[in-house]
Amino acid sequence: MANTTSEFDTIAAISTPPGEGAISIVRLSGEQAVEVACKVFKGKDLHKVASHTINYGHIIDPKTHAVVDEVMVSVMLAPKTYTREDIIEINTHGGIVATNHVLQLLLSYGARMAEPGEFTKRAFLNGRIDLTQAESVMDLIRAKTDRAMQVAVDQLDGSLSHLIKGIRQDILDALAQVEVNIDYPEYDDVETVTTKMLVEKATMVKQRIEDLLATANRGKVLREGLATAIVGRPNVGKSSLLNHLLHEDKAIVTDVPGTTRDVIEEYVNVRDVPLKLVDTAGIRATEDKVEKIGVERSRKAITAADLVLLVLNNSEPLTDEDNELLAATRNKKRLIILNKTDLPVKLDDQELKRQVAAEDIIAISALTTNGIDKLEERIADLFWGGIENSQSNTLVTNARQIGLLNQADQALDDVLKGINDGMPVDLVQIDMTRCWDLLGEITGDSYQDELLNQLFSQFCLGK
Ligand SMILES: Nc1nc2c(c(=O)[nH]1)N(C=O)[C@@H](CNc1ccc(C(=O)N[C@@H](CCC(=O)O)C(=O)O)cc1)CN2
Ligand SMILES: Nc1nc2c(ncn2[C@@H]2O[C@H](COP(=O)(O)OP(=O)(O)OP(=O)(O)O)[C@@H](O)[C@H]2O)c(=O)[nH]1
Ligand SMILES: [Mg+2]
Repeated sequence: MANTTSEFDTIAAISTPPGEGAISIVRLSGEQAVEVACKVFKGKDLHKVASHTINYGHIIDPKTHAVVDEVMVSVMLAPKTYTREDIIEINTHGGIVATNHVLQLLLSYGARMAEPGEFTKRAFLNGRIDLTQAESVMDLIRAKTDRAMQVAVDQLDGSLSHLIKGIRQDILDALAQVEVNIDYPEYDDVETVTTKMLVEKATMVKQRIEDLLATANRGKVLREGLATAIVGRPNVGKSSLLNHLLHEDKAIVTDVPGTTRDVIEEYVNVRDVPLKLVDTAGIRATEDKVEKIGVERSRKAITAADLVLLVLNNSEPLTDEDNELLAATRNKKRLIILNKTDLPVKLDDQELKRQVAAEDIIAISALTTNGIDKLEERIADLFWGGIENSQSNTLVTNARQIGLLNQADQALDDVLKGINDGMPVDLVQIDMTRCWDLLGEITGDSYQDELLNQLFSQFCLGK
């Protein structure tokens, strides 16, 4: 097939998930949308119906005159549409054969198959949304928790763009001020006044960029899950804890120490925090070859973890292995889980409190489920603490956006270093302008076709 697609083509795609459903939607967008639909639709004249109406009728194969399906057809005329072009949506009975037949007819009568994400790409190219909003459409579709969805919805609303645009305006103001100072010097020492102003502005802008970058880590966790390793010596109740957090019996629990031989990985949402839970083999010196491999993996799990749940047995005194684990996780974000609190206490909690802050110790019983609630609450606090109260809900979650923010941050380092090194103002201006450009790439105020193709190709077909 000749590759002569153009942004002026009228495009078509099935916009509902592949497979059988109650209703499927075949969508058309472009100048010829109404024209193409009319060729296969029998009912009211779609040229004459009011915009934003839905119309009953039938899809007819013009060659055979056979009825393909009974449908409802929405007519939405530019510019108040998803793409800002004329849009026709054909709602079919959700059968696979009929829906595909409708699409094939549209393709035979003047439409071309849409590329993945092409409807949303047009919404961007036609100025209805910017790049961060387009990216949030995809995040929205892929969101796995209520909270991840909330973040995407906020971004779809333009919250991030709004922040970026504000920062860009500040940079522009500073650059304009430089020009004014140079062209109309009010002071003897224009250079000093100008660099002082630049340092102030660059420092302020840098702070705002770094505030955004600080949200990136949480964003990453929202998408990938907080890597949470459950560690502890054999038989303390790690697998029992995992099963409780999962609300199902996933890991084998026995009274034989060394039951878990391999690392078990499971995803679960704890109070809207997506955890990637890793149950590990109990750590102890061992001669058993299989167990040894498991123990090695446990050490790796600690290294890779964002959060460590270190399980101790409250009904036994602290052992050397416990102390070793306490030391090994000292620099990690961790919670100490005192398990088996239903049994008589043998663990010296004064000794423990010398090593761990009291609020990081959580007493539970994996047998009676006592304290599991408190643990879940504490995990949620650790993660959401601070942002739920913060004035802005905006999280940067997207690798492309984070990369550009980092580059913009570095450009500001160059600005500040340049001034510090006594570089001429016009050279400093170049770095400041680069920062402005990089931020513009985030919102798509400046972009390259390559980027757009790469970005939208990750979308669902029909979106
Ligand atoms: N049937 C159907 N449902 C859908 C979509 C769709 O395209 N079709 N959407 C898409 O995937 C989403 C809705 N998103 C949309 C976003 C903007 C506009 C739109 O027409 N915006 C215009 C006018 C808004 C108005 O009337 O005030 C604009 O912004 O100018 C439409 C849908 C989800 N549900
Ligand atoms: N009394 C009491 N017993 C518990 C508690 N939690 C776990 N157990 C028991 O302790 C034993 C070991 O539990 P597991 O969850 O398999 O322990 P583990 O840490 O995964 O053990 P390994 O996989 O061998 O390292 C089982 O018999 C559990 O029923 C608790 O809170 N109280
Ligand atoms: Mg186990």
